Amino acid sequence: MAAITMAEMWTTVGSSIASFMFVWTIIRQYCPHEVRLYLEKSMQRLMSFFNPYIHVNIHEFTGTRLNRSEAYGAVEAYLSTNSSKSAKRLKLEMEKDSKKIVLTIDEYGKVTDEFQAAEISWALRATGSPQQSMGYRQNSEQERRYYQLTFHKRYREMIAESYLEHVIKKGKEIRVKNRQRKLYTNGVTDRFWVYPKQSMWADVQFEHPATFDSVAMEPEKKQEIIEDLLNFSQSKDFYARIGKAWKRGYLLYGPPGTGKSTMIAAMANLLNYDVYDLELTAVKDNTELKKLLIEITGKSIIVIEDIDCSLDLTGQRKKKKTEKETDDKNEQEKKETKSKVPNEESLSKVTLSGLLNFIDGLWSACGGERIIVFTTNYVEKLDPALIRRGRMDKHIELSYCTFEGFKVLAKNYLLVEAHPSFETIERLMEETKITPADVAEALMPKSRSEDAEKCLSNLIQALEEAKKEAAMKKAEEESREKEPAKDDSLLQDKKDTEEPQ
Ligand SMILES: Nc1ncnc2c1ncn2[C@@H]1O[C@H](COP(=O)(O)OP(=O)(O)OP(=O)(O)O)[C@@H](O)[C@H]1O
Repeated sequence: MAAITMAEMWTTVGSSIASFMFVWTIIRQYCPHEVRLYLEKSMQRLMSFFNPYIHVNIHEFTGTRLNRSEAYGAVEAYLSTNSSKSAKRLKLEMEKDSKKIVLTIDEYGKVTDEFQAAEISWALRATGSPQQSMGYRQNSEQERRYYQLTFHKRYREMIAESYLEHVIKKGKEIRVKNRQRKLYTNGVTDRFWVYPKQSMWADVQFEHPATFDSVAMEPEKKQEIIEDLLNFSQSKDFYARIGKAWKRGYLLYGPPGTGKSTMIAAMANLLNYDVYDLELTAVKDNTELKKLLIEITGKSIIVIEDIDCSLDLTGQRKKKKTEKETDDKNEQEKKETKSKVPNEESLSKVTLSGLLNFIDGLWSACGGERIIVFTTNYVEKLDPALIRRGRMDKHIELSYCTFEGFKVLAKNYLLVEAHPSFETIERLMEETKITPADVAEALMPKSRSEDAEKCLSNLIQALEEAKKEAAMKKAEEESREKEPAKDDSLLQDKKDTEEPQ
């Protein structure tokens, strides 16, 4: 028997396909609808018999949802880690302001993966009709991207039961690790299509460089806070077991310039959380506050700075203010508060009960792990209900700079860990109060020629001046205290002389 040549074989295959297509066209044109459907289904079954591969599609957008599918994002992150090794069609992406380059598979690119000895292939595809224009492809409204997972049907169970879960879990982990953290703030939107106008979150990249290493504080106290934070972030199961929402409140209090804002940045950097800086005076009412709360994602720190000045939450503040106006002793305090008190025309109707609901009402449990931080310069002004344990679980006092705190700053600012002038500085710090902000300012070189020596002498000078100022203030206060007594004795003398004998 003569051997069949390659050319003859291809000719036979080609003419068989042509005959099949001809018969199929006749069937489609002349057969009744029911017969055609039956034949099409049979064809599909026949094809799947010969094609043992199964496809799973993960669409970028599903149904009417405007948000990107979470599964799609997780797959994208998962594939970004191994696509650069096996894919031939890659795309380079760089997040805005981020220095990190990410390589992912491009449309129609393919990448293979291995899991429990099974070979799995992934492809990025697009549905709909991309518009063609001058030879360039443009994204059209109808075009929707999706990842297609292909595997042999014998792995069906393994893929459904473990592989997909593995991909989503790993992808989410990678997203958390790579994500650029954000700093959100609320303000009344200027988008014309949002009516009525309401407070909404706007965000920028969070880039504050503070860490716990840069916070001036006694080492033991610092370590306690770090451990508390880390313990919280790893306690998902514990919170679930005791039936409590996974959140923790911190109250940071102390005079201005003692590092409350710096501490918040250090907390966010330690835990890799986003920061939501909530401006209460820009929130119309309790309902709007709830809406803002719902939009806050997990792994976040919600900050309300200067809580004593944000709203009339104490119910006593107005009274206190009028008292203060006649009180010369509190002149300085008044000046500081005045700059932070919201203008009297503020239309916010957020109440104390609205805020308490925000902290630990039913809605506060949505969205996963979160930390709420209040800061204040005057802790005694706050309503006890607002800061009771359980609501504000940890109260942290940030106070004037100690010698231990100074050593942290000297190491960070001047790279100096020991110096003959440290003894003088320690003595002066025991005798007078100075904020870490003032120490930091003194240690900051003002010109290239200022070395560590000069900066330390600047600090000694600042401490001596602070000491002198405190002594003068004390003397003034003492003389003021004596004055009324002097007035009283003068009055008594006058009375005595006027009284009839
Ligand atoms: N404990 C600290 N450790 C390191 N730096 C500090 C500390 N406290 C203050 N500073 C320095 O002083 C600056 C101001 O501090 P920060 O804004 O954190 O103080 P604050 O307590 O939040 O003040 P305010 O109550 O006025 O908001 C910071 O930029 C930082 O350089």
